[in-house]
Amino acid sequence: MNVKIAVGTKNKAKLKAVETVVNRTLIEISSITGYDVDSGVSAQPFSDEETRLGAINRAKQTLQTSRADLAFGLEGGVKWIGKELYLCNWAALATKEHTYTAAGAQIPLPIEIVQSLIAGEELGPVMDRYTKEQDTRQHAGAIGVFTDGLIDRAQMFEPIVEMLVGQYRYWSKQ
Ligand SMILES: O=P(O)(O)OP(=O)(O)OP(=O)(O)OC[C@H]1O[C@@H](n2cnc3c(O)ncnc32)[C@H](O)[C@@H]1O
Ligand SMILES: [Mg+2]
Repeated sequence: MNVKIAVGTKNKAKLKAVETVVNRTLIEISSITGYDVDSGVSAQPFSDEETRLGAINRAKQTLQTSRADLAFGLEGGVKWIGKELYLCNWAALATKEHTYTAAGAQIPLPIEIVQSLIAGEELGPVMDRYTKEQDTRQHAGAIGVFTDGLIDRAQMFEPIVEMLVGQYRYWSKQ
């Protein structure tokens, strides 16, 4: 069977994470295509629930739009734990039969970033201003900046995508 794969984003870091993992873990891939879909949640999700829902919405919508066999949705957000605001990251994999979900990296954000987010800004542009670079969300991301470049945004999403493919492989065999 030739598996057609779709991803609900044009973000380079997210696409790279899916490409890397599916090429390593799935055989007979016929294509991997990125689609611009709506997450159905706010541009800057502010809880695990909202970020998870954004990932699920993206995956389901991408499955419909693309008619692929497997559709991925990856979503970045933030969440409060006490007085600290953490990055949170979710992804979903939709097939005709089921939608799998998984979450990954969480690190606290520094106060100046938190203040900009509370003021209603999105993390993407805030990180660009902080680093004086452009489009950090497509490369290092906040995770790369605040881990001193040890883990970029694509690498951060890879284990989350692995958890999706792993669940899909396990349950497909049952
Ligand atoms: O094109 P899409 O797929 O929407 O990719 P995105 O970079 O906008 O990513 P999300 O919508 O998943 O993330 C929600 C917001 O948080 C920002 N964001 C999330 N994680 C980030 C990170 O690690 N570094 C920089 N910005 C990040 C992102 O730019 C958005 O403003
Ligand atoms: Mg976005």
